[in-house]
Amino acid sequence: MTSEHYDLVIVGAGSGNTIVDDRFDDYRVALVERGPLGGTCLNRGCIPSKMFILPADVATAARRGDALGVPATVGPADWPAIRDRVMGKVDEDAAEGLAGRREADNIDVYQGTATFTGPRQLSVDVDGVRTTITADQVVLATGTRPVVPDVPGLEEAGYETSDTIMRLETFPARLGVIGGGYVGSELAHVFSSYGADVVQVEGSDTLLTGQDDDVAAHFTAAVKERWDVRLGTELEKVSGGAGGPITLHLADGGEAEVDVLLLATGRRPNSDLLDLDAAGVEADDHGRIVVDEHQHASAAGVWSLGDASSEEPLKHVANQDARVVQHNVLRALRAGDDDRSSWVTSDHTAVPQAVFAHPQVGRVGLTEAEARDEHGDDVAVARHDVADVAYGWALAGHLDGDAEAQGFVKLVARRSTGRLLGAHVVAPMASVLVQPLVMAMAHDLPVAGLARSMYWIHPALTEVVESALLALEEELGADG
Ligand SMILES: Cc1cc2nc3c(=O)[nH]c(=O)nc-3n(C[C@H](O)[C@H](O)[C@H](O)COP(=O)(O)OP(=O)(O)OC[C@H]3O[C@@H](n4cnc5c(N)ncnc54)[C@H](O)[C@@H]3O)c2cc1C
Ligand SMILES: NC(=O)c1ccc[n+]([C@@H]2O[C@H](COP(=O)([O-])OP(=O)(O)OC[C@H]3O[C@@H](n4cnc5c(N)ncnc54)[C@H](O)[C@@H]3O)[C@@H](O)[C@H]2O)c1
Repeated sequence: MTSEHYDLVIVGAGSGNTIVDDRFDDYRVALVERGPLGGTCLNRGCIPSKMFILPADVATAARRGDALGVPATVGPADWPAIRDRVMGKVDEDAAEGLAGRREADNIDVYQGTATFTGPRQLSVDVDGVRTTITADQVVLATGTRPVVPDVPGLEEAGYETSDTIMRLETFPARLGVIGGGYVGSELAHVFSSYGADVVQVEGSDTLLTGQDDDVAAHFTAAVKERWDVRLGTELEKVSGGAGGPITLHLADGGEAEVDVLLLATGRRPNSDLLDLDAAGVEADDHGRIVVDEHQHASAAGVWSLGDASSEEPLKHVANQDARVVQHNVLRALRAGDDDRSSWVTSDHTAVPQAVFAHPQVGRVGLTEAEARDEHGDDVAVARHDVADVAYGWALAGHLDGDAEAQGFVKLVARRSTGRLLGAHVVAPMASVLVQPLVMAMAHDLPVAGLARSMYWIHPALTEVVESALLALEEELGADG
């Protein structure tokens, strides 16, 4: 057993790995990571999933070619080629990241799991050698991991999570997906587009339950045309499997036989691995580390960021938190913990999100139901359909059945302030189309005059955002 003291220890080298730049050159830093560098986003999250989704989008578009007069034959997808391209790229990036950190004179990398043994004191085991690490400042950037529900037969049958499915050796002819959130819906889109028969099971009455009701209903109806969706029921039991077909037994009496089973039933914080009590660090009932507006945790010299502490487990939030922690930790290293005057605060207003499936969904702010709960009658809603702008004609026509061609922009505003409360987009590249609305909310811009304050390129699809804003302005004006 050895002991080392550092100026800074960072536990978790996902977004935590972005903190140390050349401003830390004069400080001794320990980086503790139990998996590959880059964390969830790089190795098994945003980046590989979106790299798998792009070919899925190409296949989905090609299948619609017939309706536009360009018949195309699609698939089956070359799974090994796609998998190796995607995972080869992320593995290379993670390895380069590790090599770069190992080369730095002021950084020691520990590839193991850190656990608190006291305030600002952690223990980590690497290849049987235990090191006690103490530090002036401790950053907890430990993220989340998939939840595995307690279902009889699951362990015996075998299952995948988003951590493992991207490395499957053999492409499944039939895939079972449990969970209708982001992970389940995006990966169902991938496997269905590549040619698998997908059955998706969700306990609620729609997929994407956290989204605006109109969005969730539109999305659910659309994907039901493409794969088997079982709603309002849960996985009760699993039989078979371990190499052979797996039978899913559902609470409503339904059954399905699949070759591979994906669990996409949510994620839980990794804080249970840290023994937070030993360091006096508080977590909430969900296991999220409690932080103040500076991303400072409840114990002196301890900080947290990203999925470990956030109610919005998204990479752009983790990146923003990491920039705040980086600034504040540097100040704390220079001036001590007590002088908070130069610390910056996190801003979690107008956090956007997107679901990268078909149809694609973009969102910022409150749903209509959330807005009405919070503001009662002081809410105005307007909507404009993709099919009713010029670019929509290019998308629609023969494609009337396509979920993106039938998409829309729905805006929710507060009547008394004339400001947006939320924006919801279902359309091609909805994740991009939503950005001007994110800007409007982030800068607290009034809806009145917003559409006419700039040019919108004709006949680009952004005209659907312009038209929705004009409709909302009229709706707000109708009262005022
Ligand atoms: C399939 C999937 C797709 C996603 N797609 C998107 C997307 O399109 N857009 C988006 O914004 N977000 C997406 N996300 C969410 C995004 O990946 C996370 O919000 C982001 O990775 C959080 O970053 P983080 O640094 O907080 O945590 P992580 O990236 O999870 O990093 C935490 C790190 O800490 C390590 N660790 C944990 N405990 C310990 C310990 N005790 N000792 C040592 N190391 C430890 C872990 O091994 C991990 O590497 C996706 C997630 C998944 C699963
Ligand atoms: N595009 C993106 O930004 C993106 C993509 C993927 C993941 N993520 C992040 O990852 C997080 C986790 O995603 P997720 O999809 O795993 O979780 P989620 O919480 O979004 O969805 C899980 C779903 O599974 C259902 N469920 C749970 N247990 C069930 C059971 N036994 N039977 C049937 N249904 C069950 C729940 O009702 C819920 O709808 C998200 O909150 C998001 O922040 C983001």
